[in-house]
Amino acid sequence: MNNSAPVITVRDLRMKFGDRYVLNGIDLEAYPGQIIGYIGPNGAGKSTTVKIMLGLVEGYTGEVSVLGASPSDGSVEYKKRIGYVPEVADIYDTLTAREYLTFIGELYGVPADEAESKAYRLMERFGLKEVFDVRIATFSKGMKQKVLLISSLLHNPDILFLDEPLSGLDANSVMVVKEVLALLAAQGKTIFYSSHIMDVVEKISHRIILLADGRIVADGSFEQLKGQVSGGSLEQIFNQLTGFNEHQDIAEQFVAIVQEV
Ligand SMILES: Nc1ncnc2c1ncn2[C@@H]1O[C@H](COP(=O)(O)OP(=O)(O)OP(=O)(O)O)[C@@H](O)[C@H]1O
Repeated sequence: MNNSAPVITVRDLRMKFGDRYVLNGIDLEAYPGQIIGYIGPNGAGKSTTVKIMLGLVEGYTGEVSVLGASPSDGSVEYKKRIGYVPEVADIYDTLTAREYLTFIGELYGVPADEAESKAYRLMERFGLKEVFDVRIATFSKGMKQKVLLISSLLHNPDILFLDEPLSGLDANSVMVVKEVLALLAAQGKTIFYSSHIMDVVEKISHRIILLADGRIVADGSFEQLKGQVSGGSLEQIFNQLTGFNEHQDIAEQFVAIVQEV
């Protein structure tokens, strides 16, 4: 399937919170240059898997290897080669963009002056150079999202984990970011792209992994997934593979309740 060695290997990954298993045996390998659309219903276990690979969630069983390191060993070096954009970020918004990005760059081992210069130039490309010295607290949602994207890339990581990375971005910025991801993948970076926006996932992913109830229920290119079911779009494939065909009923019940007063 791919000539290079995998950058991520996951074997029989299981995780339980309390008595409940949220991951029921995940197996996957990810290779350089792949954009992997990592999708699934709310609560399927996407964030949990990613957080395990990032070393942020412990207590799993099975084998996880990221860039040759095992998160459960307490390895930290491999983390310098990873970028992460969480869905909800605790961004230090009392800081200015300059302060925040320089700080994050340094955390990843980039010298302060390099991080600052790079951050400024990246902010400039996103149309944000005028607010480099403005506190992030005053930024719009899309502006904050751009800062997060920049912060995940300052150290030129080999693997990127992105959770709804286009959230809040305007149509022009979306085009830029999609192109940036394609170029990074073409350079051999591996991108794990979690999103609920199916048409974007369908277009940008080389490979799509669909998780449901803590299990992988599909793994392949969009064309391969289309061959498995009778759906034309990724949204339809998602609905079929997760056994969901009640949207009309649910919507009608929902509106009926709204109309009760
Ligand atoms: N720290 C935790 N303690 C207890 N349960 C948790 C914890 N983190 C996640 N869970 C549970 O694990 C399940 C999977 O959650 P996870 O956040 O991985 O889902 P997800 O696929 O990322 O969902 P979404 O699409 O809504 O972001 C959910 O049922 C969630 O309630």
